[in-house]
Amino acid sequence: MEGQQGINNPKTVQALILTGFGINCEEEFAAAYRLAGAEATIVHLNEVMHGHVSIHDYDILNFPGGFSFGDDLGSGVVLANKLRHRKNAAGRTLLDDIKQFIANGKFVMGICNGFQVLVKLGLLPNLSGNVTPEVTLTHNASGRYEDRWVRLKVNPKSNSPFLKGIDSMEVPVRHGEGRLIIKGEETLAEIEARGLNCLAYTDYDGSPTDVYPHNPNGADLNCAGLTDTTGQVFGLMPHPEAFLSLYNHPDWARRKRQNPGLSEEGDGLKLFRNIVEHVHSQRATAATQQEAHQFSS
Ligand SMILES: NC(=O)CC[C@H](N)C(=O)O
Repeated sequence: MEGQQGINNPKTVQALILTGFGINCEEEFAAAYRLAGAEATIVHLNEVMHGHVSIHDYDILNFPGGFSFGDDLGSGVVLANKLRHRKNAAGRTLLDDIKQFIANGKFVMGICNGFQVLVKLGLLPNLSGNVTPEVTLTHNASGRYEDRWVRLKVNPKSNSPFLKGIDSMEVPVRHGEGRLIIKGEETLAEIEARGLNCLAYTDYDGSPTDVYPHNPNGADLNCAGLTDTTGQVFGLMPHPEAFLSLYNHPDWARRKRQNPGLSEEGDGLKLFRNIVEHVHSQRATAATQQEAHQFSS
């Protein structure tokens, strides 16, 4: 599999993309990072679980979409349990490593089935900091698998570097279990107050809506994506990695005719550019600080 040989240029931002067990969107995810200037490595989960690949060699850990374990027991549930309970030879679970990874200031992204995994694991929204599930994703209100384009609005309260400078975007959804349920007034109020409900489904005018099909699943708060309280962990039901080029959009020809100067980048690419640029600037700041420290000592 491409990229499995490991890191070629450690100076480049490194994205690790997990696959296996029915995940099926890893190539698009890798393409997104490569277009954004990062190096993307696709690795089977077993390689990481068995300790042959360390997530700590990477800057961004990514859980792609698909049908892990055939959606048995609910989408993302089996994989989340594996991450929480399966110990490697050193007696550590992958969740132990992921917690350390986040504490080290690194980033985690989950798309669709990947988002479901992060929610079932409790990494999103993780209000308590204890990584226990606080919300859930379940069957769409329509009772059907939804495969359509939607419009999203970014919550201006969100502090996540993934969403910096983005106001709205169009992206496709394809899922059966995308309905976010937030139980308990307090949990809901805290998510809203902290802007963790970072993306909302909107109508054509850009107003958040619960009206089907603009809102494809009936999610609470019309919510399409969440971050944790640090903004380092981000997940969403729609697929930004499926809109990297204007030509991915079903209406591209008419739009290009009406506006020949239209950018040929898809809306989804900005997310990946954002996080890659953020890691670059973090590194530059760290290098300057180190230089200043060396100079003064
Ligand atoms: N595209 C996906 O990742 C789908 C996620 C999940 N299998 C669902 O149907 O809800």
